[in-house]
Order: sequence, then structure tokens, then C-alpha cells
Amino acid sequence: MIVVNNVWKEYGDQIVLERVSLTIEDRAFVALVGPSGCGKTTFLKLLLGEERATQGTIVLDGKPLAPEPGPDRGVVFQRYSVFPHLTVLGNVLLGKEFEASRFRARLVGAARRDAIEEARGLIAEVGLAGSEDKYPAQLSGGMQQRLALAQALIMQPRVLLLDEPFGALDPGIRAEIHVLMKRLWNETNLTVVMVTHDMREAFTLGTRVIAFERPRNRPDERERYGASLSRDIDIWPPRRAGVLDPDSPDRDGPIHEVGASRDDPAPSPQGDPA
Ligand SMILES: Nc1ncnc2c1ncn2[C@@H]1O[C@H](COP(=O)(O)OP(=O)(O)OP(=O)(O)O)[C@@H](O)[C@H]1O
Repeated sequence: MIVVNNVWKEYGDQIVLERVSLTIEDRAFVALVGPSGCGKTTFLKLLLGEERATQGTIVLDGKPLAPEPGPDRGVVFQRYSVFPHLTVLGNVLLGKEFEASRFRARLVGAARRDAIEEARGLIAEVGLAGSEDKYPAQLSGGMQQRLALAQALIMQPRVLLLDEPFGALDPGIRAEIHVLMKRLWNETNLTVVMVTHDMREAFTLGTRVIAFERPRNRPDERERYGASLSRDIDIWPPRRAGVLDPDSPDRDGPIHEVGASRDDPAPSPQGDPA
């Protein structure tokens, strides 16, 4: 679905990425790891359309990637994905408002009512029901990242790009949001590419873990050689969107209520229908 063919990215004299080729299948969850500064965010920006490749091509669904970000690609960063001066509801509605009126960013009448209903549904789905009128500063870090996910998902993107979205969260909150992330990926038609520094997170969420590395990394070589793919690991047994692995049910489960406290008892492994 996404085909990256011999992509290079240079900034001035510095080669950041070189010879990057990979194919990402529909509904994959690719976790991208690698040393700091090796070009992971740059690669995500190329997929987003925020940067152009110096050489090479990126094809999405058989067509060259649009040269600017579009509604087919959503993005969540580690911080600052949401707008501080808008409420939770305002943040989630924003994409719809821009879609309706690019310059005024406003919806009216029935279209507005429908969009509000949809936004409220999504806010509840990410566990933020009741916080619709709060501002981001009134939310915890984990709640802000849930909001950022809802904000990205309202446009029903085909591809969700995540740049260390959970990196600033403490481990307990991160585990909760992993459950949410898995559920969203399982239940929507998303292909996900996520940059992370956390190998455990990569293997918990990914269907595939890809490492970028600079093959030559001496200080004098650092700018002349870019990073390329050094590892490409398929998770075993394969993890597939929407399919709970019957052989190792705990690996992808238990999927319990979003927003439920960490202290809540987990459902029984025998498969309590609730
Ligand atoms: N707009 C830019 N102009 C010039 N150089 C840039 C630009 N963006 C990134 N770089 C350089 O590209 C290299 C890769 O940066 P990038 O942020 O992609 O790395 P990363 O692997 O995501 O790092 P980290 O894991 O620390 O976030 C760095 O040396 C950085 O200085």
C-alpha cells in the first residue's frame, strides 16, 4: 500500500537517509526504531508530505504521494499535537471545520450537529467522555495524547503517523494507552507507522519492527553517509489487525474498557463474553 523506493533525503551537504526502500502492507503497524538523530522523524515527515525526498519515490495506494499533508494521513507527535486555546470538543472538530470551510474553519446547521455527534462519539471512544469542554492544560499528559489520537482519527485517515506519541508518559499510563492504541488499530481501517525509542513498545504494538541505522558512523563520516534500513523484523506469531491470536491470547489482550482504571481486574483469560 505504501511503496518507498530508493529514497534519499539530504539537507544541504548532510545526507540523512539513503537507499531507503520498503513496502508497507495495508493495515500493518510498523514500529520504527533506531539511534537518536538517524532520521526517523525525517522519514515520517516524508510520509506525511511535510518534506520532499531528494531522490526516490513514495507511492501511496498506487499514486505518488501528494506533496503536502492531506486528510488521508493523520499525525500525532510526542507533544503539541493539540491546540491549547481550543476545548477538547473544539480540537476534535477542527479537521471537519477546515474540511467544510478552509478559510473560516466553521461548520453550520445540520452538518455542524452531525460533526459534533461524531466528535463526541470519538471522544468517548478514547476515554474522554465528560471532558468535552475542558482545555488541554486541564488534562493530564495521557489524556492529551488520547485527545491527539481522536483529533487525528476524526478525518478517518488511511495512514496514521505517530512520532513517539507515548514517549513522555509514565509507564502505567503508557500501558493504558497501548490498550487503546491496539483497539483503535484493530477496529479502524488504519495503517500505522510509529517512531519509538522503546523496544518493548515496538514489540507490544507492531506487526513489524524496522530499524534505521547509519552504516558508517565515525564523526567525520556522519554527514556523508545517511541511515538506511538495517533490520526488518516481522513479529512472530504474526499479529493481524482485527484478529486476536488464538494460540497466544494474552499477547494481544485482554482488551478491556478504555479509560478503565489500571487497578480494575482484567477479564478472565478464558474469554469472558463481557
Ligand atoms: N529541517 C532540517 N534542516 C536541516 N537538518 C535537519 C532538518 N531536520 C532534521 N535535520 C537533521 O537530520 C538528522 C536526522 O534528524 P531526525 O529528527 O529525523 O532524527 P531522529 O532519528 O528522529 O532523532 P531522535 O530519535 O533524536 O528524535 C539530524 O542530524 C537533524 O539535525
